[in-house]
Amino acid sequence: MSEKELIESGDMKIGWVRNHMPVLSIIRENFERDQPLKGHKIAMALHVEAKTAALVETLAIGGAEVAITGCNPLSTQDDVSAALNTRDNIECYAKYDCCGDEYYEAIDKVLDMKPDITIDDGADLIFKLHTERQDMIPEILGGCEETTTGIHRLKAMDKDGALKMPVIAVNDAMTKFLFDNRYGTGQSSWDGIMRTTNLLVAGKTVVIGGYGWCGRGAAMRASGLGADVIVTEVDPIRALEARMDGHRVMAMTEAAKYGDIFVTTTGNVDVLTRKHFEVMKDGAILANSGHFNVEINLEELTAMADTIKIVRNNIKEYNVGGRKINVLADGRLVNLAAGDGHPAEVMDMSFANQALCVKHIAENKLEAGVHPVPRDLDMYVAELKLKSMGIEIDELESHQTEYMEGWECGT
Ligand SMILES: NC(=O)c1ccc[n+]([C@@H]2O[C@H](COP(=O)([O-])OP(=O)(O)OC[C@H]3O[C@@H](n4cnc5c(N)ncnc54)[C@H](O)[C@@H]3O)[C@@H](O)[C@H]2O)c1
Ligand SMILES: N[C@@H](CCSC[C@H]1O[C@@H](n2cnc3c(=O)[nH]cnc32)[C@H](O)[C@@H]1O)C(=O)O
Repeated sequence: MSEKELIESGDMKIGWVRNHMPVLSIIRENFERDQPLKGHKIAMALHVEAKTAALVETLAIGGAEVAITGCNPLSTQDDVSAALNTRDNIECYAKYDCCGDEYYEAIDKVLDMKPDITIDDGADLIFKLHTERQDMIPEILGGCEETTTGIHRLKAMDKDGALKMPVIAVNDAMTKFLFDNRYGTGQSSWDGIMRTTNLLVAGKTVVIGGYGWCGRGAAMRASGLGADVIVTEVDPIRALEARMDGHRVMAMTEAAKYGDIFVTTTGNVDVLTRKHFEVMKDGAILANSGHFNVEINLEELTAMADTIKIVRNNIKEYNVGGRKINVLADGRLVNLAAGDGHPAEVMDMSFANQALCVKHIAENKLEAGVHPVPRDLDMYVAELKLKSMGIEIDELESHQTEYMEGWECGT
């Protein structure tokens, strides 16, 4: 594609999702009018695709200068990146399939703008700031973190006394994880798997690693598509929930024998390793929708394989003693590396939270540490979303509030 065609394609994708992100659109109008981010510099490392572009535009329209790169080497869409680079006050350094060095060089370029606010998905920017570019930290008002794993990393840093700046845990807003992680990952993981393999889900045995918010979404949708679902867990309560939601639950060493399709969603390392690959069926398909590319141990699978070949775009076949084990998107997030990511209506809420939290950071002095999304922002996003869907709900009458708050009127 020529540069002009790339830009046109990116613009078209951004235009489409913008029309399906009503909450972000309202925030964009307010930002354009009030200019709450005027004078601020925002460094971002997020999945560079169309919904993210809609967020970047919102921040720039609100007065900020924005520099962005990817947070995963395979999730960048180059047409969107090209379109973003045509906008005023926006620089985009993300490139699809960049190597490790290029990925971190781009993180450095984004930080070279000397931001006062950061937005991360997986904490790569903050990690870089705290390891190699500490001199910049005093100028930083705060950061936002998009995902569960990033927040785990930040909380671990905070516990060790290593986190030197405030960060808002955007993932932990109810209007984020209850929808994005569950319904977003539920739908987009299967979208990625189905479009990549062009195979049927009905009648297959699907193994979901982890029954957190992502896992329950992926399991729910696999069930709806007609699969027999097995869940693996390490948390007894979540394992019980999975069982009572109707799924079979067992250890991965057992589940590995039955699975036709595996989807890891744990945020942990080594969910699928040598001992699992050894007992898998011929033709098994492995996908990750959780954390970076470490949930499936590809080093061990590579060491076990007699041959490795690409058998379809985004599918690598590992031949292990005559059995074919197929890995999608090199074990990177299947919904983003082999798909278009979450649906726009879901990212609408996640990115509305991001935009409002950036404004909150710009307007308030926060202490170093991990902060929750203010409850009123979370509720505001829910209210706007309901309104955009044309849904009205009841309001408590005063005597109902009194009843709920009192203790004297029992049975
Ligand atoms: N693909 C996406 O677009 C997307 C969206 C949101 C979050 N994420 C990522 O997905 C991961 C999960 O997020 P979440 O919000 O569901 O987290 P969560 O904490 O709600 O759930 C993770 C679950 O995995 C379980 N677990 C941990 N180690 C395990 C193991 N070895 N075997 C089996 N189960 C194990 C935990 O007990 C927990 O129940 C994170 O890395 C997050 O960053 C991806
Ligand atoms: N950066 C890491 C961490 C996981 S990303 C998981 C996050 O991606 C976000 N996400 C999912 N789909 C999209 C999308 O289409 N656009 C932008 N972000 C998305 C989602 O909010 C979730 O919290 C990695 O690449 O492996």
